[in-house]
Amino acid sequence: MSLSVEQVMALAPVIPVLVVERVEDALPIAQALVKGGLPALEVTLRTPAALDVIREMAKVEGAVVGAGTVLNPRQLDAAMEAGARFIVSPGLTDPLGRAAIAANIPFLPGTATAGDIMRGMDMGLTHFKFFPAETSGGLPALKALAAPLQESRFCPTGGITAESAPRWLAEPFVQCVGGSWVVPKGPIDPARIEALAREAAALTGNKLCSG
Ligand SMILES: O=C[C@H](O)COP(=O)(O)O
Ligand SMILES: CC(=O)C(=O)O
Repeated sequence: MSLSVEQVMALAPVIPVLVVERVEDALPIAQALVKGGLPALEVTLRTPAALDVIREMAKVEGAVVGAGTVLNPRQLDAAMEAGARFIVSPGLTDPLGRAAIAANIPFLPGTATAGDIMRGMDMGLTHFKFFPAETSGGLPALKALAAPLQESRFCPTGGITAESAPRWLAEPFVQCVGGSWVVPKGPIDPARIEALAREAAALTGNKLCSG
């Protein structure tokens, strides 16, 4: 079943950003994340194994597997061929934006300025990644951008943690956040990943959170 970008962003408060080196790790990681309550999985095309990882993870019941670090239409096609159901990019280019729209696949391009978001709006996009979130000015910057660009909705990613996520999630223009913290670097520990996923899936916006 194909989903809209809103539906993908509504699946859970956190989209795990995954950098998977070994295809054999794909199933245990995806199973642990889905079991913990995080069905939307962003597999970054940063490793030679990434497309095969998408193919494997797509077999996991309940998983909605997308591709991240998609930089051009060629990678978009390869990711879709591997079974990606949504596409994430660190930035927005005209060729990639137009290709994603033509392919009718949920697309979350990275944006960090009003100009980026406005170019996306000109293409008809309404949902964006805010990337890299913390180093682009953090929540104060996104609040300032969202004020004049009221129709836009965001998935901030980059530097977000389990501790900081509730502050972002408390904002009406933030639909979910992305982050790599749920799958710690090093040997795969499914029980640990499931526990971190469960914690992330339970996150809600908390205006009282400081920091
Ligand atoms: O490039 C970074 C990814 O978008 C995730 O960022 P993170 O490791 O800071 O969560
Ligand atoms: C970081 C990012 O936006 C991506 O890898 O797609």
